[in-house]
Amino acid sequence: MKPALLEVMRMNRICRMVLATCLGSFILVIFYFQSMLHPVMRRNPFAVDICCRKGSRSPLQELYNPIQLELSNTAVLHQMRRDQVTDTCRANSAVSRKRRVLTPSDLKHLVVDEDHELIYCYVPKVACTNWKRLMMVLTGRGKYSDPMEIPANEAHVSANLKTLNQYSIPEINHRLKSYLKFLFVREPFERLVSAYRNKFTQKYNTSFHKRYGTKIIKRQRKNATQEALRKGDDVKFEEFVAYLIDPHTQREEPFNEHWQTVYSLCHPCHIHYDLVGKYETLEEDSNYVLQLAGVGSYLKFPTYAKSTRTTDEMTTEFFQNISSEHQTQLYEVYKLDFLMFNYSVPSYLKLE
Ligand SMILES: Nc1ncnc2c1ncn2[C@@H]1O[C@H](COP(=O)(O)OS(=O)(=O)O)[C@@H](OP(=O)(O)O)[C@H]1O
Repeated sequence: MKPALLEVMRMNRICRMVLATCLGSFILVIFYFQSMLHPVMRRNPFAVDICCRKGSRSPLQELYNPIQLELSNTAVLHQMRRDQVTDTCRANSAVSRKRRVLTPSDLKHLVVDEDHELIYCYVPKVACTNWKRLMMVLTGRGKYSDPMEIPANEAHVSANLKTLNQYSIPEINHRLKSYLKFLFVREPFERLVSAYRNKFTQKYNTSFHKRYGTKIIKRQRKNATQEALRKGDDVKFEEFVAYLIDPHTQREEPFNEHWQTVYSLCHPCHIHYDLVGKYETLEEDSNYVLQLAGVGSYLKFPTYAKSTRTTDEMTTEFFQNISSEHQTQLYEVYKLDFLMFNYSVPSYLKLE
């Protein structure tokens, strides 16, 4: 071949390579600008799926008319849990329905997810931090994909989630009728010990020490030191129990949400919960809710490896030093939660 022809072919190849490089860069630039216009989609590859329910079936339909056999077996278990709540409400109507009607301010614990038609009543000390994180993912329209990327304190900022009390009365009624309403419960005394350990035995929880610890020590401890009265940071479990059963306490103000009864926080005798999740089967029940909401294949409840969790054995130990008179009175305070959510009287209790 002539050298001139070879030179032409070489130039031709270089031109094609330059053209291909330019075209490739151009396409990249287009993708870059597109992703700038839709930053949310770029951050979260699941954005479209997590954003909005795509199937025609709502979570309520999935729960009450399951198509998959595996879901129908679980549905039977949840029907039994709902029946237990209904029967307890009926049998204890004098106490459980002390309030005839609810006002919007009673709905502050009900977190709403409009996109997936869910309402979650959060109960502190029942992994509500993780559930609030999930609700932020579900309602975030792609802002988050991994619940654990949300710091715990952010999950508790009330402005980050919408609650049912923020809607008008017709909007509240519509949502109560057509959304899947759920809550998570825990054995009441284990929940109480979890609250005590977290709020009164951790040095960093100074706001609780000041707000409640000082009051508890003042009322329950004879010969308290000036330092204990000032700091309120060494409340004993016996003193905490004495404070809870003291009739003055609830006359003065409602219990703090961390030890308030579930029936006072979520009003299960007024609001018909479709699903009662249990702490004892937390991950299984949570993932079932996510499955009903149509996001179960890519969103899971965060798993947990904390070894210091409050256990039944630990709870038994805490109750060793409580007199049977106080145990009996404390059981009366939490009795409806025990009955409603089918927790038996703990074997370590010495009731009078
Ligand atoms: N995935 C998972 N599995 C098992 N246990 C879990 C999980 N996530 C949270 N937890 C336990 O839930 C307790 C904290 O609950 P909350 O987040 O509701 O607490 S708070 O109200 O925000 O203070 C706290 O219980 P205790 O450790 O017994 O206090 C956590 O250990």
